[in-house]
Amino acid sequence: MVEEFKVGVIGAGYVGLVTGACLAQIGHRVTCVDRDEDRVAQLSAGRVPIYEPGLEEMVVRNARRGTLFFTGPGGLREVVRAADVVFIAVDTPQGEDGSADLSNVAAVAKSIGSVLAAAPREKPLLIVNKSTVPVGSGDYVSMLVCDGIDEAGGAGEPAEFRVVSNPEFLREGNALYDSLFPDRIVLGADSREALEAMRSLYDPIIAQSFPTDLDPRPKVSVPLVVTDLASAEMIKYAANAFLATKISFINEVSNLCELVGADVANVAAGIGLDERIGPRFLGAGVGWGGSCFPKDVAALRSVAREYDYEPVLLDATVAVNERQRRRVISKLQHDLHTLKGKRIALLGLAFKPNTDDLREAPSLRIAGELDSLGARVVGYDPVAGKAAARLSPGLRVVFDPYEALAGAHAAVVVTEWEEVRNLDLERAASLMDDPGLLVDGRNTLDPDAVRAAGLLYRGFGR
Ligand SMILES: NC(=O)C1=CN([C@@H]2O[C@H](COP(=O)(O)OP(=O)(O)OC[C@H]3O[C@@H](n4cnc5c(N)ncnc54)[C@H](O)[C@@H]3O)[C@@H](O)[C@H]2O)C=CC1
Ligand SMILES: O=C(O)[C@H]1O[C@H](OP(=O)(O)OP(=O)(O)OC[C@H]2O[C@@H](n3ccc(=O)[nH]c3=O)[C@H](O)[C@@H]2O)[C@H](O)[C@@H](O)[C@@H]1O
Repeated sequence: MVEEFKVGVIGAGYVGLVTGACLAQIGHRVTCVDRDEDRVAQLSAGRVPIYEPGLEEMVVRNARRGTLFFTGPGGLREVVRAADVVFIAVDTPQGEDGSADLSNVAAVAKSIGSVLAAAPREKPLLIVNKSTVPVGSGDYVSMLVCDGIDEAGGAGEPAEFRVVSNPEFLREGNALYDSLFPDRIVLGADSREALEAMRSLYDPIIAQSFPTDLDPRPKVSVPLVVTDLASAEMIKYAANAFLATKISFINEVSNLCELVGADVANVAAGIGLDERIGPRFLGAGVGWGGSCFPKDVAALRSVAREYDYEPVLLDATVAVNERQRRRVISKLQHDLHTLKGKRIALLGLAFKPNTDDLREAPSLRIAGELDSLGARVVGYDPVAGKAAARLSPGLRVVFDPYEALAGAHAAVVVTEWEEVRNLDLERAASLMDDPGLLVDGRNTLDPDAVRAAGLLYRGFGR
């Protein structure tokens, strides 16, 4: 029998919603609080305002069975008062100097403090930081909760709460799977009782015993990494920085492959079979984007600068990534020469498939550069099209890939959506200027098939 926890999740964005829905799914009673009233109204009506496969169904199912609730900022007091555990899952965007902007986390911590001041508790409240925050933020949250208690006239008793770091490793597009079948759960805290309580909260996931209609790849049990606060916070940044570096590494190798006449896909397969390297995140192309790699690598570089440490490897990781975007332009210029007046189709606009997220999407940078060079840029995305049109004024968005290709001098595969991978190449060739140029920014198409259809193929490092 699962011990039921009363859980509050502050921030019903990507991570907050997925966390809330999964905790409800494994048997807890969860209320998500968000300051955005529109978002709360939509969620209360059973509509999930982000595109994440399976999430809406899980939210609706748990809301119907009375284990998942939503409320606006006015509900925060009641949620915190009633909760055993409160997750902080608000956004921590990149500040102007690259560092993580902790103002949302700080505001939530203070509000929690003011609730603690007003209502004495039988058991300490667990305050769990799920937002990605720099090392030291756990202590910062403790300090702000105490400030909140003080300011509201409470005693400032530290015994009223415990802070835990529980970084999130989900990938957009695979979020439910990653949360219910994680590679590991990381918990950082200075309190044994807090860690024990968190272990009980996650027990159904650790033991892989919960109801699910997902197609699982069950693990015998999920490893738990229990550590101090600072290490847990560092694990999150190190994981994202490592993955970004792995991609930049293969992109560097792919550029060398082009020079020496090797095929990066074969090289990646050849090195990836070494268990110490592993085959994933060795996909060369236009590089990494999204809401997290860019901001988290920037935040880690900013921490390094704070300590007067030059993070040469992280600097290079970013430089290589920026160069990959520009390589798209060079490849187009190599075959088309001037891009002024040329029609270029961008296939896939979201920062990766299965998401509508356009944050730091390579497509937007590429569209902007092409526009500034005088090209006419047409973009297609199965999900993110409308939002992309709003973000990129020089980009004309259409909702059919073949409409994007009609009359195009070149097409660039920016995001490897299924709709893009399964393009009818003959039809594409018949619609494009003759011979159409296809720049495969994700090395996702079969070069021979593209050439057989009558198109000119240019991949990355192949
Ligand atoms: N999106 C992702 O794939 C992942 C994100 N993360 C981290 O999780 C954190 C959250 O990220 P996302 O969910 O993507 O952000 P998001 O922008 O999708 O959602 C954040 C939500 O918090 C709400 N919010 C902000 N301040 C608030 C306040 N004071 N009170 C109540 N609600 C408030 C916003 O209205 C928004 O709905 C970030 O630190 C991010 O780095 C970690 C792993 C994966
Ligand atoms: O902290 C976060 O928010 C999350 O960031 C990433 O997840 P996500 O940004 O959703 O996307 P990924 O699947 O990691 O892809 C990131 C970028 O790398 C690119 N990528 C990925 C793999 C690859 O081989 N090559 C490559 O260019 C993708 O196209 C995408 O632009 C991490 O994978 C998650 O573990 C982490 O929780």
